[in-house]
Amino acid sequence: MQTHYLSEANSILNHFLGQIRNVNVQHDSMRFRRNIERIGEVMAYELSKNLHYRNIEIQTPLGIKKTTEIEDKLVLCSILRAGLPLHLGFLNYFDNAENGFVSAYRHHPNNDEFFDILVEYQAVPNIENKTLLLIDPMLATGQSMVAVFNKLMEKGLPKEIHIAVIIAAPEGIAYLEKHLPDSCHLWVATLDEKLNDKKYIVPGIGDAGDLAYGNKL
Ligand SMILES: O=P(O)(O)OC[C@H]1O[C@H](OP(=O)(O)OP(=O)(O)O)[C@H](O)[C@@H]1O
Ligand SMILES: O=c1cc[nH]c(=O)[nH]1
Ligand SMILES: [Mg+2]
Repeated sequence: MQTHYLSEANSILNHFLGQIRNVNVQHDSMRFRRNIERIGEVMAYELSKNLHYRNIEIQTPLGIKKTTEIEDKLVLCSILRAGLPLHLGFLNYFDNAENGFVSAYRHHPNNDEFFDILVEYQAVPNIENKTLLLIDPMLATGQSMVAVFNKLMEKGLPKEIHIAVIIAAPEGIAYLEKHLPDSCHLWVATLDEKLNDKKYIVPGIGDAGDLAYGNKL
């Protein structure tokens, strides 16, 4: 797996990341969602440098300009719920992409700390031979990402796979390295320190889904 870290150089990306972490700012859920969306836009731009392009000619009012356009058939696929605002950011830039949505959640069968991942809802287009972007803001244990990846692979084999996350824990990256093909690209806006005993990312942001959409039962 080739991992790309996006916040090592100074850029406006770090402002958005700072705001989604900051306890004095992140409780404003409209700003939180918009910041996640803005991060998605920055990530889409960075990821676009790694796509394939074909030469084209554009007719302007005064002449013809040779340029390039994206050749890949993109499918954006997000993991519900927290993937939604990040998906929107990617879609703002990759506006011709097809779109898929898959649910995944931590299921605690014995009401203790043990959980498995349940993948239930899926609305996904044909991904065969296309460029799949699998989108989720948080990569904690990596189990949700791998569970969704395995479900998607039952539907077809993409030509290329890019996984885009905002905050990753080292444990999640190691899990993906173990369970996903070497050919996958992983795009990480920022790498954090570790997981806590509830498998939340530290320092992280807390629960991304709840911050975006409110507490659930
Ligand atoms: O790497 P993992 O340990 O699997 O954790 C990461 C998952 O946790 C979050 O979703 P969550 O389960 O909180 O669902 P939500 O988006 O509905 O809040 C996040 O958006 C990932 O999908
Ligand atoms: O830190 C974490 C881990 C899983 N899900 C989240 O939303 N945050
Ligand atoms: Mg959540």
